[in-house]
Amino acid sequence: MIRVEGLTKNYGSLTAVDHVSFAIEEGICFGLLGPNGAGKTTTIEMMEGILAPTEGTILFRDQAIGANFHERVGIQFQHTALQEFITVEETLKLFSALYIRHRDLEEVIEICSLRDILKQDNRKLSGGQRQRLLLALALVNDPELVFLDEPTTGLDPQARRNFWSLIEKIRAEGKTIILTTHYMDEAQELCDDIAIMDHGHIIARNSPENLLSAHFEGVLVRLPWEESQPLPFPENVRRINNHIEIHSQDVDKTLHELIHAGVHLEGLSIHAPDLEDLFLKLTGSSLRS
Ligand SMILES: Nc1ncnc2c1ncn2[C@@H]1O[C@H](COP(=O)(O)OP(=O)(O)OP(=O)(O)O)[C@@H](O)[C@H]1O
Repeated sequence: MIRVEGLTKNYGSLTAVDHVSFAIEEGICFGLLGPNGAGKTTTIEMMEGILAPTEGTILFRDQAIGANFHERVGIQFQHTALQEFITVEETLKLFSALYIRHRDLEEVIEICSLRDILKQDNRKLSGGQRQRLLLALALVNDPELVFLDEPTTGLDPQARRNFWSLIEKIRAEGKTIILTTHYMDEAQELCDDIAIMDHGHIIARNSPENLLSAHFEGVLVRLPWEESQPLPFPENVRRINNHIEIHSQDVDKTLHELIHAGVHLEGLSIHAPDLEDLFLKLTGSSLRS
């Protein structure tokens, strides 16, 4: 549906996005992941047509982005200033009037669970309510493609989960979604396909399941770090802050070896590798700065 080739953005001597290429299929939720400053926002702002690339091309349905592109896409920006002293309902009508294409506002209100706050002033909205309204504003023109730039940053865990179910509803309608996030659990939950960005480059690209199975076999055994602990199999052991992590293909065998070596197992946990672990493996640094 949308393809970028050699996409590059320089800010003076800084290359924020460095010859990035990928294509996104119709009907999927695509996640662009990476830590703060990786170049995610810059990449999607170029794809949204609001930031001019230094180099590279963007094709939407095999054509260069044209004048009617903004009618066909919906954008939820990371920072949007909402008009003050007007209600949620008035805001929806105001934004809807900006487009030729419309979706029935009743449907948008239903999808984004806005019914109870329609008469509320924009200044009085909670973080979760505000994000739901911003999502609704991205849907008023019934877009084919929806861009969501870090839509759950700053939300509490419950509000994040509620927001995920809204995204699921939009995807179930067949819309294509491009989502940036630095929450790996969000990507794992929502995305069919992901690209992990770091320092302006795509360092991995595939479905979350394929990426994990390509990079990991087995499980991670974690233990609290103690200076005095004797540790067998040093090649599989990595120290991360205040714990150590053992990459194990055979949990029974690993536990047996640990016990045999006299390691205290108090605080031990076993978990399946996730995208956070993948990022650590690929870059050697933790995702959250
Ligand atoms: N207008 C600008 N002028 C100069 N540098 C910029 C500008 N916008 C972004 N940058 C720099 O480009 C790099 C990429 O920024 P970008 O906002 O795209 O990253 P991000 O992955 O979206 O990060 P975040 O998760 O914090 O939003 C950063 O080093 C940032 O400081």
